[in-house]
Amino acid sequence: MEIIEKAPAKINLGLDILHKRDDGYHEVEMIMSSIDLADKLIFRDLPQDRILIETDSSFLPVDKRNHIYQAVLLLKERFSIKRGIHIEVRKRIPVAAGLAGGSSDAAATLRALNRLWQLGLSIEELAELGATIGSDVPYCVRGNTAHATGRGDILTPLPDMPQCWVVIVKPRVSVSTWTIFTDLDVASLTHPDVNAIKQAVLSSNYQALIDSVGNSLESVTANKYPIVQQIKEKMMKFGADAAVMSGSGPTVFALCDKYSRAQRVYNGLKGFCDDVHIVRTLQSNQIE
Ligand SMILES: C[C@](O)(CO)[C@H](O)COP(=O)(O)OP(=O)(O)OC[C@H]1O[C@@H](n2ccc(N)nc2=O)[C@H](O)[C@@H]1O
Ligand SMILES: Nc1ncnc2c1ncn2[C@@H]1O[C@H](COP(=O)(O)OP(=O)(O)OP(=O)(O)O)[C@@H](O)[C@H]1O
Repeated sequence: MEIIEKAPAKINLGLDILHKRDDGYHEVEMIMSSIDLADKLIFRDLPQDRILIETDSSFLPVDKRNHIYQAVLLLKERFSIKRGIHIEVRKRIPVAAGLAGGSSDAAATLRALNRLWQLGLSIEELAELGATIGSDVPYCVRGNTAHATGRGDILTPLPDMPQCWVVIVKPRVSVSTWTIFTDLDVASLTHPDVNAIKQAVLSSNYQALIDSVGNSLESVTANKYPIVQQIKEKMMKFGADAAVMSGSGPTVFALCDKYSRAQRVYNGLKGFCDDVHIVRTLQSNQIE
């Protein structure tokens, strides 16, 4: 038996940091959306009781450091499953980029094994299990456009964001989310108007969305890695409607309603960075 599951990347249309909590995490308010840039995971039964991950990416660990491995182990232990699994990972989402690649792979694994092993878990139960792997996993279990609070794990689904083109640029630096949060001086952060972003999505108002997108962590990561600001400036110069960092970075995404503009941004940035993609927003009826 073989199951194929797609794991789409996310962008943060809005990311606000409210305060540091007693458990060490930060209280956040975010609007996230899935984009049409996805890893492909292929699950096959193994005769032996073991977890075997194979990938075409040289950046990924294939042992228990991999979020996919952690998701498999979680289900095996929780439901006393003595079956083996082979997972082939075709990695397309840049790693350590702020695009939730690892979290989306973990979420795809939970969804796929729920089917393959006939566990009968609801989306809410999968999300709750996923929260033990990472703060972004509950969102990734569901995907689409959502409002997130708590440490990112309390979710309210939203309608699809207005359809547009998204140009993704990942500079060569890798950013550790933990490092960005550890050094954070919350009092010095700027705050996007997340409610305005939410209203723009609810009313499907592209211009209002462009006017309100923003990320509290952008200046923090850009201070450590000036290339983030340089990418933003170039994107705007080449005609992006908006350019914002995703997650804790370093990826910056540009939103463009016209393909010709997106192509201009893509061409302008391609010479500056290697890892540049032009993709569409993902509509909920496109997610498998
Ligand atoms: C910044 C975002 O990418 C926005 O989507 C996410 O909130 C990060 O989610 P993630 O990568 O799944 O994060 P986790 O693996 O749960 O946490 C990594 C580290 O980031 C910090 N962290 C993360 C999320 C959060 N709300 N507050 C935090 O302080 C914690 O120090 C934690 O040790
Ligand atoms: N399946 C996986 N895909 C990508 N990274 C993984 C995976 N499993 C473990 N990792 C590790 O997780 C770390 C973060 O990678 P990831 O691509 O998830 O970051 P990210 O895009 O910043 O995620 P987030 O936006 O959720 O913080 C890397 O150090 C990577 O080695």
